[in-house]
Amino acid sequence: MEKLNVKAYAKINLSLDILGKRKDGYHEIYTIMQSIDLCDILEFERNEEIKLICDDEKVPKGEDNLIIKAVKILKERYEKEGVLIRLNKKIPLAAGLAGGSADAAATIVALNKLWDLSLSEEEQKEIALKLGADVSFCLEGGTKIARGVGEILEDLKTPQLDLLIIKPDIEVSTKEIYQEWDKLNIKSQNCTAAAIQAVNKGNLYEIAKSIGNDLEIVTSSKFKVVQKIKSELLKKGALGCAMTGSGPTVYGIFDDPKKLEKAYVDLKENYGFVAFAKTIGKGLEFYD
Ligand SMILES: C[C@@](CO)(OP(=O)(O)O)[C@H](O)COP(=O)(O)OP(=O)(O)OC[C@H]1O[C@@H](n2ccc(N)nc2=O)[C@H](O)[C@@H]1O
Ligand SMILES: Nc1ncnc2c1ncn2[C@@H]1O[C@H](COP(=O)(O)OP(=O)(O)O)[C@@H](O)[C@H]1O
Repeated sequence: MEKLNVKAYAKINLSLDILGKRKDGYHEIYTIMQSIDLCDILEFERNEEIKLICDDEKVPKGEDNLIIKAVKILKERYEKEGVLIRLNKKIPLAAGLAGGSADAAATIVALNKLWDLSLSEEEQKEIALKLGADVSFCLEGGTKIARGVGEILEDLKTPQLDLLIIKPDIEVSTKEIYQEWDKLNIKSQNCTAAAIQAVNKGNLYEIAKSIGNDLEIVTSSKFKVVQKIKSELLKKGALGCAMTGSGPTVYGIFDDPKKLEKAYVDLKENYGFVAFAKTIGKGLEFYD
């Protein structure tokens, strides 16, 4: 095998409870993670050197890129050659959509195939966790309850949701948002339990009512635009909306395609990134 093409899907958090700070500085979370059909496209090709080509100038091309970090871990551990990666970046950066984590997961699975590594699931998960808290989810994707720092995963049935995704023109540092959460000393809204029940029932209206995110109050107190987007989405007919991850991206759930279309048309000029999305049952997709 010389070349591999893979789609790496973004995620949203249908719920996110922060349960507390751990001794290692990370936070114990309880969340529903959900893959959506917005994706980066990666091509992996056998090569002597390690090289990443991406025409998005905001994407780091060197050691800071999670793709390069993943390649280096595997190359050093299994004494392999290099690889040429072409990245077509479509998932907005630093958005709470786990774009970098999805790329890292795609790299682990693609190199396992390209380099014939025969890695077990456990080995892949162990490498994923070294790269970031969200990477474990991105290896599998779909709909999952996540605990720990996000690496303890349990399957849920994927609900079919039609979404409008809106990211204002700001980028958010996940680390800073968690630090701010500690300073504010806020209590969790504990919305995950009800959200799990709603997802288990597959009831769109209950899901839309139960979504929520503890970090929203932190990010929206720094960036007022988050609340503005939420109220606009609700006015346009969203059944419910919430921020994903550390933000600043907000998603709205719609049951009426006409309202969804109108919301897109009315809001697309106002924010940096506005897109339709659907929930999907996988995190990665290989294709010819
Ligand atoms: C908030 C969430 C919700 O899914 O998503 P994003 O906003 O990143 O998409 C995640 O918890 C983000 O996961 P991820 O972005 O992979 O985190 P990492 O790169 O491992 O860590 C970035 C920083 O976030 C903090 N962090 C991350 C995860 C966690 N459970 N507790 C933490 O305190 C740590 O301070 C860490 O230095
Ligand atoms: N492959 C990658 N794609 C995007 N950003 C990356 C990647 N690798 C490293 N990064 C760095 O990680 C930061 C946040 O990553 P990203 O996954 O986009 O955010 P989030 O975790 O909020 O969804 C980016 O601003 C960028 O500097």
